[in-house]
Amino acid sequence: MFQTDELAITCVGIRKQFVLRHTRSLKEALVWFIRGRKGDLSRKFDALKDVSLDVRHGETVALLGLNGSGKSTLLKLISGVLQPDGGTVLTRGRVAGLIEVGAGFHHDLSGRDNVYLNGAILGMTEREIDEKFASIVEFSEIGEFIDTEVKFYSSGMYLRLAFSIAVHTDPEVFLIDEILAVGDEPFQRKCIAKIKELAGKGKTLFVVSHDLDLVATICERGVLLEHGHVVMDGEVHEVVAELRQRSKAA
Ligand SMILES: Nc1ncnc2c1ncn2[C@@H]1O[C@H](COP(=O)(O)OP(=O)(O)OP(=O)(O)O)[C@@H](O)[C@H]1O
Repeated sequence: MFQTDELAITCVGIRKQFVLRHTRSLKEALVWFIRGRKGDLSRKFDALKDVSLDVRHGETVALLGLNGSGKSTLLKLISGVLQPDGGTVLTRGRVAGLIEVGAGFHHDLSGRDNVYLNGAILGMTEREIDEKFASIVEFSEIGEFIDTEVKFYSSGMYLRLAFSIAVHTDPEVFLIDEILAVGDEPFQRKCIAKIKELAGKGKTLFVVSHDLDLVATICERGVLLEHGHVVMDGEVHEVVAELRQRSKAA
């Protein structure tokens, strides 16, 4: 057992349900109406089923699994973007989530205004943002586009600015979902170097990626999800090998 204050993330028995709405044919809808609207036209589906997980401060964890296994859902629950239908999620320390590119950005505002908006959302004071502004823009390499409305940015430009703001908030816990895929190679290299630097400083990393070789170089621990269950939790190379084995069988 760990001391509670050693833990950055605690998930106990989390369950997340989504409602799947089906588009029905006119005939099906008519039958449903004639029968007095009995029965449900939607179906419920558990994306996560009783997931329990502890992550200690300073751990680097890769969340792995095939498409639809529940990785992004778990990351959204940890970041607070989604609420669980059962169980509890606790985080300790400042959390920065890079989960959906451009989420938290206001499309009609300039990059500059979004730095202030996003920085505030991530817990920075205005003064802190003033002090770090030049460094945020420099890291993002957005340069002259910083005063352009972000709706005119490419997805790579969004990522650059979002990543740069997030790392400048100096988070304790860094949640990263696949998004690095939209950056070009030089920027990806720069982000990976930054992520490794954060890991080296003892920050907690929780990373979702299908790039198994990459996560194996960044993370020490792997957690394998399958159909909303944790099916393996251990040393990252062993978990990657297990996923590769299961992928062949799928
Ligand atoms: N908002 C939603 N409404 C309905 N179903 C959803 C919603 N979000 C996710 N799901 C479903 O929950 C399941 C898990 O999705 P999730 O995005 O967490 O998987 P994932 O492991 O991240 O997949 P991928 O590797 O493809 O990104 C999928 O079947 C998905 O269709």
